[in-house]
Order: sequence, then structure tokens, then C-alpha cells
Amino acid sequence: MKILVVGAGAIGGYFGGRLLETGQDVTFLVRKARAQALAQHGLQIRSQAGDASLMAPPTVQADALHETFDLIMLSCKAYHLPQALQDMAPAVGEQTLILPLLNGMQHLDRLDARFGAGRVLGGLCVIPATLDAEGVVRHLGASAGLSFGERDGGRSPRVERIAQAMANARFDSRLSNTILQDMWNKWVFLAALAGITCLMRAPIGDIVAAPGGERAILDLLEECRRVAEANGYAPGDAAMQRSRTMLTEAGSTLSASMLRDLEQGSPVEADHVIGDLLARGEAAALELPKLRLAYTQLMAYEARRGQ
Ligand SMILES: NC(=O)C1=CN([C@@H]2O[C@H](COP(=O)(O)OP(=O)(O)OC[C@H]3O[C@@H](n4cnc5c(N)ncnc54)[C@H](OP(=O)(O)O)[C@@H]3O)[C@@H](O)[C@H]2O)C=CC1
Ligand SMILES: CC(C)(CO)C(=O)C(=O)O
Repeated sequence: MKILVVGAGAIGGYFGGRLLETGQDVTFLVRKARAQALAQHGLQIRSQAGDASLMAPPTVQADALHETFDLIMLSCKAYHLPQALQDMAPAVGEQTLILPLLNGMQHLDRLDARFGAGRVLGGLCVIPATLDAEGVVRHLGASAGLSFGERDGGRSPRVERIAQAMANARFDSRLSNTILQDMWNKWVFLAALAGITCLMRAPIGDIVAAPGGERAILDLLEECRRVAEANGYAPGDAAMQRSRTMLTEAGSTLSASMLRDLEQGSPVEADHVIGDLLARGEAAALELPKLRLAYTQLMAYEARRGQ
């Protein structure tokens, strides 16, 4: 299976690198600076699951992309989507499948509009990771999971082939019959996590220890849950209980990748992760004061960045 990974940042670098490690036919679509760094230093992964040093990983830049691939794993940030979709277009052939790993949901509509819904799978990943200043992919915790599936829940030979390709890689891959619900579950969790950790500029444990912290977390999570419910994707009790437990654990160092981006002064996926959820909730006439506040402060941050 010929695999193109769009972006070799934290997510693309980790999952693409793990597939490359097992001998899969992986190429990274990268821009110039990342291409140069990968050629010079290789793809470096530091992880509890085992470090990897992959010298001269196959890369291609957009102007040299002239062949199609069986699978495209999309791992750019949401604010880079328009350019990424344009750059990867030559790689999309008749049988190509696209597996997006972004947080949120809106990218599915954009992918459908550009390449046709039949080519676009559902997908998500659960992993805390970052690309450090030296270009090293740092896996910051123990979890490394990637779920994917047909959006109608069907089990098809084409997704079974992807499952086979991922079977030996050093991450937990899961072929899901409920990938859209899984994506909503993750979105609800992530929007609450990103919203509260960015609002408070602190990881979960510090927020829980502050007066009113736990109440604020649970209220925000409940607002996110109600948006999913209003959109026909209410997370089940077990998923909500898991989210509540993780988001209120005393001493937890958990924070969102969005907080890491914000603390580095980088752009954040405010519209994609928080704004879109808020819009879907307000379209259903929900009152979402905490989610709105989370969105407002991210937009204020973006405004300051722009100045
Ligand atoms: N990091 C995390 O812990 C998690 C992140 N996610 C989600 O995964 C997605 C990716 O995040 P993450 O990996 O952290 O982000 P990173 O910024 O680390 O990586 C994104 C990469 O995409 C590259 N890119 C952007 N546009 C293009 C393009 N046109 N062609 C080629 N490469 C391109 C960037 O390259 P360049 O260097 O050239 O800018 C960058 O290296 C986000 O939606 C995020 O929310 C999900 C789970 C966990
Ligand atoms: C919460 C987490 C780490 C789970 O993958 C995530 O998606 C993020 O921080 O963006």
C-alpha cells in the first residue's frame, strides 16, 4: 500500500514514522524547511514506546508530486487545510482513500467538497505529541491510538487493507464501525480540554486545585456534550464518564496541544475546534456561555498575535 502522509509534524511524523519503521511504503508530503531538516537529521521520534531514528525518510514537495497514492493520511493543522488540500490533489487518484487525523469535524466537509465523499474516511488519533524546536517528534505520554473507518459504519475490503498495513506498527490502530460517533466523542472531550486549559493557562491538575475549577470544567464539558446531542451524536454514558474522570483528576498534568501552541505564541485551531462546535450548538438554539467565553478568549489571543 502506497501511503502519503501530508505533514511530518507531531502527528504525521509520529504515525507516519511508526509505519515507516515496519517497512510500509510511506512518503511524507512536506514543505521546504521540513524537507531540508528531514534530509539532514532524519525523522527523529522520542517516545516511551521506543525511540526511532529514521534516516532519509522519503519526502516529496508539492511541486514534485506527480503520482497517486493508495492512502493519504492528512495531518496538517486546520488553518493550513486550504493549501494542504491543493498541494495533495495530484496524489488523489480513482482509488485513493483519505484518512484525516485532525481534531474536530469540519475538515470532512472540506475534503468531501474537494475530493468526493466516497474517498474520505473518518479518522482520529489520541496521542499527546509535539514537534520540538529541533524538529524532533516528542511523544509526551503513554497513549498512541489511531482509529479509522468507513463513515457509514460498513466493513469494507479497503479499510481492512489499511488495518493490515497498520497491524505491526508501534501504535494502537483500531478499525471502527462507529467512527463518526468516535470523532464526536473525541471532539466533545477535546473542546472541553482545550477550552478550559487555554482559558486558565494551566493543565487539568492546577485547574482542579483552584476554587471553582472542577465546576468550570464539568460545566464546559456538559455544554460540549449538549452540542453533540443536538447534532445527533450524543456521547454514551461510558464515554462521558471517562471524559469526566480524565478532566477532573487531581494532580493531572493533562493539557491540550492547543495550550502548548498558545504558550509558544503559535496560531491555534480556534475556529475548527471551538468555534465550529459553538456554531453548531448555537444553530440548535443552545445557550453555551462557557464555550462562547473559551472561543472569545482564543480570538482575543489571535488578535494580539496579529498585532
Ligand atoms: N499534537 C497533538 O498532541 C495532537 C494533535 N492532533 C491534531 O492533529 C492535527 C495536526 O497537529 P500537529 O501534528 O500537532 O501539528 P504540527 O504543527 O506539529 O504539524 C503539522 C504539520 O503540517 C505541515 N503542513 C502544513 N501544511 C502543509 C502542506 N501544505 N504541505 C505539507 N505539510 C504541511 C506543517 O509543516 P510546516 O513545518 O511546513 O509548517 C507541520 O509540520 C491537528 O488538527 C491537531 O489538532 C490530534 C491529536 C493530538
Ligand atoms: C487530548 C489529546 C492529547 C488527545 O489526543 C489531543 O487531541 C490534543 O491535545 O490535541
